[in-house]
Amino acid sequence: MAKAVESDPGSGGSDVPRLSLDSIRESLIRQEDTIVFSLIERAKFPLNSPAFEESRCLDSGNSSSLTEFFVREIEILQAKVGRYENPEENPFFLENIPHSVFPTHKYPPILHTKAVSVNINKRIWDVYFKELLPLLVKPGDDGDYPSTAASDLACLQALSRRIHYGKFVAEVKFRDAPQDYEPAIRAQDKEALMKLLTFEKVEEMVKRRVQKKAETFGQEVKCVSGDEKNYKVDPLLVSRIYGEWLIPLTKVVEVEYLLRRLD
Ligand SMILES: C=C(O[C@@H]1C=C(C(=O)O)C=C[C@H]1O)C(=O)O
Repeated sequence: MAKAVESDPGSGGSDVPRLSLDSIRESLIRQEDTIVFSLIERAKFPLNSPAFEESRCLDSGNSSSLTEFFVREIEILQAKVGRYENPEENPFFLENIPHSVFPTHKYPPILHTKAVSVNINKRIWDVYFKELLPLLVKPGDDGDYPSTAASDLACLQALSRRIHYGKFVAEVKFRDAPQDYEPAIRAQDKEALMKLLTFEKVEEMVKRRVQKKAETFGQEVKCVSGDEKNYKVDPLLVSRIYGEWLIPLTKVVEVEYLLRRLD
């Protein structure tokens, strides 16, 4: 995956992180592949709503869902191998993140210390199950809830990583033009910040590119050539997912991060 942080050649090759909007955007482009493939994989299963609808946990008696229980348990395990030491990763449920039980990579301190407080995963969870999933998969229930939960987690983590990458985008935009952003940050003016950070031409290019990726990665391959092309996931839906949810939520993260940037 393209690294957002490149070592600055001017620093004699030492590992001084140089953040650039181009490298950040390169990483977002590479994340499109992961997102498109995770959506294609999830579309293998029907909705399987009993997996994520509230039910009673037989162990604890608490009301939860199979998928929520699965995600909570996986996040604890992933925290213990250092997943959340990476500033690109944000947990859905972990309040007190366990320390890694192994030595972990030391990530360069790029983001403002308040970046950890920007976490919109509750909103991502709701959007995913209530709005996105019913559009992506066929209705029905095949009972394969464990595989469905694993596939939903892959989608949720890919979407969350992409949306919270907005912290890195916001940081590099601030560093490139602090004089433009500081007045709006001091005024806590969300509208002004949203206007400053929006690049509509880039957004249009993103939507077109992910549609093409869904056409390419998701096409039904036939041995006998014919005119009709079928896709595992509707490419127009993938473009809509970016346009209606992923891009707007990424910008929400950018604004929330910038509001805290001068704290
Ligand atoms: C991510 C960026 O910020 C905004 C969000 C974008 C997106 O989510 O794809 C694209 C352009 C900007 O409006 C960026 O400038 O690259």
